[in-house]
Amino acid sequence: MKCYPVPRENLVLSIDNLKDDIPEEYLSHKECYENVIRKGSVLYDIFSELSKDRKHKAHQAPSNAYRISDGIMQNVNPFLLHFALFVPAITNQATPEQQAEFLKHGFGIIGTYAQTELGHGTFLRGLETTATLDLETDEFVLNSPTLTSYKWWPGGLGHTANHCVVMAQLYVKGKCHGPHLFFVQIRDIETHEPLPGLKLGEIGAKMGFNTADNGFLGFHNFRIPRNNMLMKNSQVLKDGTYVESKNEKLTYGSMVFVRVYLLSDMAYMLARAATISVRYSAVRHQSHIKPDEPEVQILDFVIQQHKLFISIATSHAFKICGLWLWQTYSKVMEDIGKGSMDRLPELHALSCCLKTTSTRDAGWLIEQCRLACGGHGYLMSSNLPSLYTTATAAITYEGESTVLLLQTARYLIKSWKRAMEGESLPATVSFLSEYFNKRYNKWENTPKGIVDGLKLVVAGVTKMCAESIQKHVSRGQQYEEAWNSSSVQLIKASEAYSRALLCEVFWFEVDKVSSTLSNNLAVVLKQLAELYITYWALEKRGDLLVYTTISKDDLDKLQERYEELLALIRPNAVGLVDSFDIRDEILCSTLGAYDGRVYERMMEHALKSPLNAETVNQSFHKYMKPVILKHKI
Ligand SMILES: CCCCCCCCCC/C=C\CCCCCCCC(=O)SCCNC(=O)CCNC(=O)[C@H](O)C(C)(C)COP(=O)(O)OP(=O)(O)OC[C@H]1O[C@@H](n2cnc3c(N)ncnc32)[C@H](O)[C@@H]1OP(=O)(O)O
Ligand SMILES: Cc1cc2nc3c(=O)[nH]c(=O)nc-3n(C[C@H](O)[C@H](O)[C@H](O)COP(=O)(O)OP(=O)(O)OC[C@H]3O[C@@H](n4cnc5c(N)ncnc54)[C@H](O)[C@@H]3O)c2cc1C
Repeated sequence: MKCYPVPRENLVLSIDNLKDDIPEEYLSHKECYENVIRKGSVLYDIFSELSKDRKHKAHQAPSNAYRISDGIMQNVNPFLLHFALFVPAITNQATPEQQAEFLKHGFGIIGTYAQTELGHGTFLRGLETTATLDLETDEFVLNSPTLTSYKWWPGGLGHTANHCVVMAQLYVKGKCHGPHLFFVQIRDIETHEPLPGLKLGEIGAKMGFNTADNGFLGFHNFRIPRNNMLMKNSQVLKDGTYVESKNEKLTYGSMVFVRVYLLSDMAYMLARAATISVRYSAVRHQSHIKPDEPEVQILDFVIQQHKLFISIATSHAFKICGLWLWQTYSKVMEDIGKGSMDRLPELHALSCCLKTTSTRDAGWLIEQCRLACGGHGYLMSSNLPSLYTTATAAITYEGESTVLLLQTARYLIKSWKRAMEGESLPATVSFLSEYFNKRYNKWENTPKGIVDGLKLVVAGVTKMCAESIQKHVSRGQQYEEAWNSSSVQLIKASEAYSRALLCEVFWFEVDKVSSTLSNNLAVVLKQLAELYITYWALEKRGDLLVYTTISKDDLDKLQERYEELLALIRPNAVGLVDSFDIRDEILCSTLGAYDGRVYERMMEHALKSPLNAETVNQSFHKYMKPVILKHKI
């Protein structure tokens, strides 16, 4: 086995057979997949060696370690689900003995997480795949009773994975105990052929994520040992006794891990888009500001700064909040390990709204970065289109955004009711209890004043939702109907809550560490945090006018301060994106390369198009010429 030393960017990126002769966008769907497996296997080998001396940790803090793959596999790593969900699901939901058994082959097996079905993605209690205990043989029999019960979407399922963790309805002695997780081998380790009783394949081309190998899987009387049910939280004994979980929500734990992780993931996606668009805006000269002076860098247009600097600030906001959320996650997981699940609802609510806001913001901000680069941003060689399609997939996967915001709203309404009954609340929602005391406080045009104002908006909208639900109930609707009738406002409450959290955590974390930083760094970071908070105060001025004592004059002053901040950040803009320290081989962009040779790189890339291999394409003679000659006058 060829052993690699600990991979560092320059080592991995120096491996020759990880480079592409032909840009990925010129390969077929099948060639793309084969190419990414070729490169992914080299990386998988490196990570396997690297991980041999490390136990599979249930929860590894967000790091950029797997970022190297972003440069190697510009689209998506088909092995990602193995690391993102398959291993965490086993370490999170299996007993220690099962972990030892299922993971004994280490990286000798490649897994995915098969939960979503053709007919169900959100409503997990509606999943149709069944796992029925056969007492006589001490096995579970897995079946896909309908076409809609086929697993559909799991990454790597089509042709890459040979194992998966499957979410299926557990049936014991004719009784359904709801969704549970099962460890299932789906392909022969040696031949990679699908095992008998399975129907496996790839779901077809998508708007992006096309090397993720998302697949489908159908079971027909497929048998697995009883011990293959992940039994950390609930168990099925040999005699068919079902032992309930202390908390059925623990089954959903793997999804929380990825949702928490995605905040940091989106920070990095945005850092790449900001680096590309800001560097390009410093190179691109177009039009005049003063008629009698040369064409200017488009970065000197204030409106260009307005489009782009929010992405720099947001990347830092997501990075800082991502670490804050990760610390919360780690603490809650530690508590759960000690038997306390008190903070799980809070973690679920936080991860749902922050995952949604970070993925949605990453999507529209990356698109804004692309549009700010004009036509050249529309080239695949800019890498902005791929960043967009990769980021926006996250708005849907790991919990569709609307659905997750409603989950957070459920927590806000419960917290509001507890606040109205005088109960004490966790720090992340304690502001709900202070609404009536602070509702008419004098507005302060400071970052802290804005954060306090945004919290008043959350409380005010949550109060309005609670009243709306009560109104519908009093008119005869059931609670669930009243909830549905109020869902437009409930989404607004969650969105406001998420924004207030991001502003608060960003500002106070920066403020907390600023005394430990060099003065220059502290000044710039605070400028970015203040820009972020002021940007959103101006975006949400309507809500602030309704729920706080902010005045038109205050808003005018905020607009003035915002424009001051743009001017203050302008001299550091290129330095700020350089400090993301994303090397060219990972940025993969003709517009964003460090040396600024944009036009030369664009031409070099264009000449790699297969169409440029000859001056006259054969289609002229085959198709065009006969028509031209026929109609030639
Ligand atoms: C190469 C090396 C790499 C190494 C690094 C790896 C790092 C990872 C990087 C990550 C980045 C990218 C990779 C990702 C690639 C793509 C992955 C995509 C994977 C998937 O999409 S998996 C499928 C995801 N599916 C979902 O999320 C389904 C969404 N639906 C649900 O969660 C639920 O159905 C629901 C919407 C919550 C509804 O639940 P239910 O029907 O039960 O209804 P209720 O609303 O009544 O809820 C009941 C009750 O339960 C609480 N609850 C619900 N969910 C959770 C939870 N997850 N945790 C805790 N509690 C939960 C809810 O609050 C209710 O409680 P209450 O009654 O109010 O007390
Ligand atoms: C790129 C990508 C990768 C993926 N990878 C995986 C994977 O590896 N493993 C896996 O198991 N799954 C994976 N998925 C599937 C993903 O988790 C689901 O697509 C997601 O959970 C949404 O479910 P759905 O697609 O069935 O949409 P649905 O749940 O049908 O939702 C459709 C629409 O209905 C709305 N809706 C649904 N329920 C409600 C409600 N209660 N209230 C209000 N509105 C509602 C939603 O808001 C949404 O707009 C992936 C998906 C994508 C796009």
